[in-house]
Amino acid sequence: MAPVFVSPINVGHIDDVQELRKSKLTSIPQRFIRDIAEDPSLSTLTPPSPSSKPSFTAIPVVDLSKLTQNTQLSKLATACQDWGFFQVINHGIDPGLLERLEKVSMDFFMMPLEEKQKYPMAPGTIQGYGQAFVFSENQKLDWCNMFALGVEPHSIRNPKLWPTKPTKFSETVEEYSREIRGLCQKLLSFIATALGLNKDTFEEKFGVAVQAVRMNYYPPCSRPDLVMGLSPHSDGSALTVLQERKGSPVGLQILKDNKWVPVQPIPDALVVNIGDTIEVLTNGRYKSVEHRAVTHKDKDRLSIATFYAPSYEIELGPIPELVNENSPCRYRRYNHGEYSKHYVTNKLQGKRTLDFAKINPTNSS
Ligand SMILES: O=C(O)CCC(=O)C(=O)O
Ligand SMILES: [Fe+2]
Repeated sequence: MAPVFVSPINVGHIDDVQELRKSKLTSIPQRFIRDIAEDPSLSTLTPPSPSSKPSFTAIPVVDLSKLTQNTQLSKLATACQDWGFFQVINHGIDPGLLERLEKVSMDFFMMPLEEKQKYPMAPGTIQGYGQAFVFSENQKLDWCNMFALGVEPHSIRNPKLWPTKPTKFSETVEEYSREIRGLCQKLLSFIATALGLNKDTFEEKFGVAVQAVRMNYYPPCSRPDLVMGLSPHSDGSALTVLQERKGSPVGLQILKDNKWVPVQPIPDALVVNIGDTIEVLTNGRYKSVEHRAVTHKDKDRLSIATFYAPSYEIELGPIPELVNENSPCRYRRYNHGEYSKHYVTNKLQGKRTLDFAKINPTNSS
């Protein structure tokens, strides 16, 4: 008899948050309620009182069409160094395509649960429909449904997870992913230039870059002060490009100077952030910044993240030109495939995942 594969991971029962929302329950299930005693930063989930001053801090805006000019390039450098996040305008991607992607993504999430469950995210994996990064039955859950797909190279695809419905879903994701790939390549060449490196530095190192897309759907939650949309984390990618559905409420927050700063999306702009890989390659000059998503009482929210990263085959470490007396080497060399495995087999836990690469993890920031 063939051996039966038993997953060593027991994640317990995971309620589907859209179904919970539909069931009009009177209280939030315990597994979604965050423990403020364990993590005091969660106290900021409580909405500010109406009399408190609104926050005017805004992440930098970079105009891709002007990046050949020095002033815009230094804006990009400041955005990467001081924020790790920026919004890119005039990116050249047709707003009609962004809108079509939003539509097929929403149509996907609005399908009956049985239809979505034809593409299940197996426990401990990160592709398909469900909740990623859950590894035990004691772990708190995020108020979010995800649908994630490996896109490039084709060898990382699981064709069984590419949905046949809604019609045009797969072809729209393909078209969108090609455009975002081009955008990431352009941004990386400008980032290299801003660092004083040859513009092809990252592309040459990356091999055939890995690209994945994840749609995050956050239904409204009657108690946004008790739950988390997406737990605090940094991205394991080199760059992440985030599209937020037009009209969605503000949900993304980034950790800046120990404060959670909300990101107010600009219509048709894309949010870009530095991932762990660029932090390592730049020897910490450009940091992957911790971020999270919060929920809204009455409004749902959709975000679509594309993760762009080196091939799993390559060895990574700080670029020698960025290591010197004033900036001693802070990260060891490692295989990127191993880091990706480490990233996807651990729960989201702020920036702790990157300790994997730090030479002195206690001396972290
Ligand atoms: O929904 C958001 O704004 C955050 C998404 C995100 O950080 C991610 O998918 O890695
Ligand atoms: Fe993220």
